[in-house]
Amino acid sequence: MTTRTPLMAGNWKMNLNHLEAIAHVQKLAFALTEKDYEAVEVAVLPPFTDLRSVQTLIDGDKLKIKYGAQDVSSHESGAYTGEISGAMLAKLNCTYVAIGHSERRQYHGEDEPLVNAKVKAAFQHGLTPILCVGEELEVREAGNHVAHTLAQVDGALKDVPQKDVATIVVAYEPVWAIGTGKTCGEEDAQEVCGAIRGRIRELYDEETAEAVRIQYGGSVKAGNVAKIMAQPDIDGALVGGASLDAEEFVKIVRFRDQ
Ligand SMILES: O=C[C@H](O)COP(=O)(O)O
Repeated sequence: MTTRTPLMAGNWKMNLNHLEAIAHVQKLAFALTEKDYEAVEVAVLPPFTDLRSVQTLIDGDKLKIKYGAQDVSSHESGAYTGEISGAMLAKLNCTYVAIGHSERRQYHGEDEPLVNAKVKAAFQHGLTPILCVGEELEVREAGNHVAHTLAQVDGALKDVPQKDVATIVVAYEPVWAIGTGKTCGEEDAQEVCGAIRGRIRELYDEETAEAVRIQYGGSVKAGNVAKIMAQPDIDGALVGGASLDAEEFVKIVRFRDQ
């Protein structure tokens, strides 16, 4: 029987300015109850420019919503224009940071060595990576989705110590299901999430594999979350579009009622 706490994380992507962010977190805080927080960990990943406002609200009112960033630099500090370091995110009390999202891989050329360096940078500053992996449509159509995703896991975790890996979150996001309304069938999602856990077992050990939380991401909504969460190796969702609607996101957090 698993003891992993489900993690529902809202990846806002490039949406909501800092004022809208405050209003949005207020709506979530107003709707969520102690019962919700006991059952599920809730997190938001706002744009960098919102983080200070979100921190002030969450820390100031001792809200139980966690927060984090959508990316982190692999560098420590210095002449890296436009980059945000792990130390900066840690200073803002971020818990999580998404790393290797397919939109970063696709539009910013992020490859496995860079993703691996970012994972290490996150751990160095006490941030928990939400490591995003997943295949493009042509890879799935060719039947190579499991091998492709596991190769991403191998690359991202290269030389990452076991004590760190035990705390990581992996988000399986088939690229063709992101923002398209096409959800991966729950059994197909389980196939890959189960394989990810199996790979962590091979690379590390049973205890580490059982500790790691694996999320599914890709057109998750209140209407499909319950079936996805019923899968044995799926421990949460990384939610894009639907996380921008507070009411919908709260329903996703309450997946057991859907
Ligand atoms: O990080 C979130 C994913 O890219 C999923 O986005 P979506 O829920 O809009 O499909």
